[in-house]
Amino acid sequence: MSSTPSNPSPRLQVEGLTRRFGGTAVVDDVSLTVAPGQVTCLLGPSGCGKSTTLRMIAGVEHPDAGRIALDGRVVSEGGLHLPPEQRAVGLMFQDFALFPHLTVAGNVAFGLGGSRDDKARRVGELLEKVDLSGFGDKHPHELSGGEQQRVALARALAPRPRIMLMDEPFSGLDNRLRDGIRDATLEVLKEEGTAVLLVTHEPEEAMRMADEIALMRAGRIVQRGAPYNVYNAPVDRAAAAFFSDINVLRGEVRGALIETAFGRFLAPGHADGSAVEIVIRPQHLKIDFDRSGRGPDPTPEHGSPARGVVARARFLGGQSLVEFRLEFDGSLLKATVPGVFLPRPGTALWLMFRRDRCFVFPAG
Ligand SMILES: Nc1ncnc2c1ncn2[C@@H]1O[C@H](COP(=O)(O)OP(=O)(O)OP(=O)(O)O)[C@@H](O)[C@H]1O
Repeated sequence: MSSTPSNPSPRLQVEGLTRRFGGTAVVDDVSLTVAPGQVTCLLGPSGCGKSTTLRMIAGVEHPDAGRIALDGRVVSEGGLHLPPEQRAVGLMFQDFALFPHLTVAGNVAFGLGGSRDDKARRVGELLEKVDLSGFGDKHPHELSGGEQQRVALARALAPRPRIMLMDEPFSGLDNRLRDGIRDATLEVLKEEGTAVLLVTHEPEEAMRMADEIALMRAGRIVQRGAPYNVYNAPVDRAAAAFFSDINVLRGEVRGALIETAFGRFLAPGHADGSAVEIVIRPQHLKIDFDRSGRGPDPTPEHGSPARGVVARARFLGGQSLVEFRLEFDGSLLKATVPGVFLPRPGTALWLMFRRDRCFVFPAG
C-alpha cells in the first residue's frame, strides 16, 4: 500500500478491541493506530490489559470483539483470525527467548527466507547495527543480558516486520544499563524505519521512547497523545499522578471561583457548589524566603503566595524534596528543587506556582 509522508496510512489500526475473561472485560473497546516509523507506547499500571492487547495484535490471543488491520489489511475481525506467522509482526518480550542451541547468527537468521547469501547479508547488516559484529558464532549463554537483548532485537527485525510488538523488552535488564540500551534500541528501530507498539508500565520509559503515548487504565485507553501533551495536559487526576508525585488542593466552587491557600482560582466549566481538585506537580512549586512574615507580592501569573513550614527535607541526588505544612489548612505539599536545598524543619517559607502549570479537575 502506498503512503505519503504528509498523510501516511496507519501501519496498525485497532478498533473496538475487546477481550473478556470470566465475564470481565480486561481489554474494553480499545482503539489505536500506529503510523509508519512511529513508536507508540501502551502505558499503564500492572494488570490494566496491555499485554492482552499486544497478544491479540500478535495473533496469539483471540479477541471477543473488534478489528485489527495491518497496512490496511484486516487480520482479525469476526470469525477471521490470521495466525501470527501470517501477520508479519516482529515480537520481542521480556525474556528474550533466544534459541539456546543456535548461534547468534543462527538466531538472527531464524525467520529469514531467501538465498544463503541474502540471509548472510541481512544477518551481517543487523549484527552491525546492534553492535554485535564478530559475535555471530557465539551461543546465547556466552552473552550478557544486554547482548542477548540486542540479538533478540536483531532477530525480530531481520524479516522486516510491518510492526514490532515489544512487551516490557527492557525490564529484565540491569538498571544501570537500561537507559543506554533503550537509546540504542530506539536508534536501531528508527534506522530501520519500523513502526513499534511498545508495552510498558514505566512512564519514564514511555516518555523516553514514544512518539505517541496511549495511556491505559482498567482495560481502556484514557488518553492518547505526544509525551509532552500527555504529561502537560492530563485528562484527569489519575493520569497526572501516573507520571509524577502530585499535590492536590481541594476546594468548592462558589460563584465560579475556588478559594485556596494560593488565592482565588477561576473554575470555568465547573458547576457552582461542586467539589474540585487543583493538581500541582512538585517541580512546579516555587519556594521563596520569608521576609518578616511577608512573602513575594501576588501576580496574575502566580496568584498569591502561601506560607508554609518545612516538615521535612531530603536530598535525592540531583534534586531535593521539601515537604511543607501549609498554614492555611495544615495540608502537606511537596516541592522538588534542583540541587541541594535542605531547609531545617520548622523554617517558614512561601510557596507559589504558575497558574498555567496546574490542573483543575472535578473531585473524584
Ligand atoms: N488467560 C487469562 N485468563 C484469565 N485472566 C487473564 C488471562 N490473561 C490475562 N488475564 C487477566 O487480565 C488482566 C490483564 O492482564 P494483562 O497481562 O493484559 O495486563 P498488563 O497490563 O499487561 O499487566 P502486566 O504488566 O502485569 O503484565 C489481568 O487481571 C490478568 O490477570
